[in-house]
Amino acid sequence: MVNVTYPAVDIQNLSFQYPGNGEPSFTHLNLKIAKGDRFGLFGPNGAGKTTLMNLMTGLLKPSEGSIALAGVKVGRHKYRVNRLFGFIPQDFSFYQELSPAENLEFFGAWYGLSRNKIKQKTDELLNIMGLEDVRDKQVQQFSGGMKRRVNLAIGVIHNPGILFLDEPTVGVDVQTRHAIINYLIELNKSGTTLIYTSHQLSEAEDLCNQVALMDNGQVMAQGSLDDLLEEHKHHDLEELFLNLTGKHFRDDV
Ligand SMILES: Nc1ncnc2c1ncn2[C@@H]1O[C@H](COP(=O)(O)OP(=O)(O)OP(=O)(O)O)[C@@H](O)[C@H]1O
Repeated sequence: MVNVTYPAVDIQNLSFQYPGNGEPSFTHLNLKIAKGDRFGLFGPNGAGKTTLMNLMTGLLKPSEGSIALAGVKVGRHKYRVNRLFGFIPQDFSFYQELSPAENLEFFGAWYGLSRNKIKQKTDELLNIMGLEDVRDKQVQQFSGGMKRRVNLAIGVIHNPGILFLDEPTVGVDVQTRHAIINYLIELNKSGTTLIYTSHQLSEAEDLCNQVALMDNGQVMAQGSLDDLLEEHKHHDLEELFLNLTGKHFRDDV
């Protein structure tokens, strides 16, 4: 029997346009992300990072082309695909009036985990995220950093093989940023592929083994950090980023 290893993400000939929006967000985009990668998607405001993540997780539907996660087509096998990945969106995606423990119980059940498994994962994740002392308090009372950690715990409760994170460290203090990055590195060591967006180019060095720089719905450069800097003859990612994407502001109007 042939043992085929599929990429974690395989995007082929992807085109997408928001209804009523003149410019297409993507035209014939191809992108492969290998299993086991810590893949960072970087780009200026409006580059298309969130849109691409929403397409990869099936929240948006491509107008052309296909996306497969671990060989399974997104949009065609919803039940199978939804259990393959976890998604930590930019906006908080939990119930503010529930506690962290209740939120984890709810989402664990949604993923079809047994009662015992939910209890075990809840204890483990609240411990890792430093939320044990507030496990029964309403999340709406929490600071932004604590809410980010609740969001992260929910996204990984079912041990996903692929984890999508849209700006997971936005608006957090140094301690929470470190806790999140260290946890993600450990998760990756245990086999989870990470696909992550950020504006914080410094995080590429801390977290990513592969980087893609996006602008205007296109991947301008992709590779390991060292290879990219070497290939484009730049000293750091910020310099390369400005060189590839320009210095003008990208305010949406
Ligand atoms: N719901 C929507 N309807 C119409 N256009 C949209 C919608 N969401 C995003 N866009 C447009 O699509 C383009 C890509 O936006 P997107 O949010 O994917 O970029 P981004 O790289 O994630 O930016 P940021 O870093 O600011 O979050 C932008 O021009 C944006 O205005």
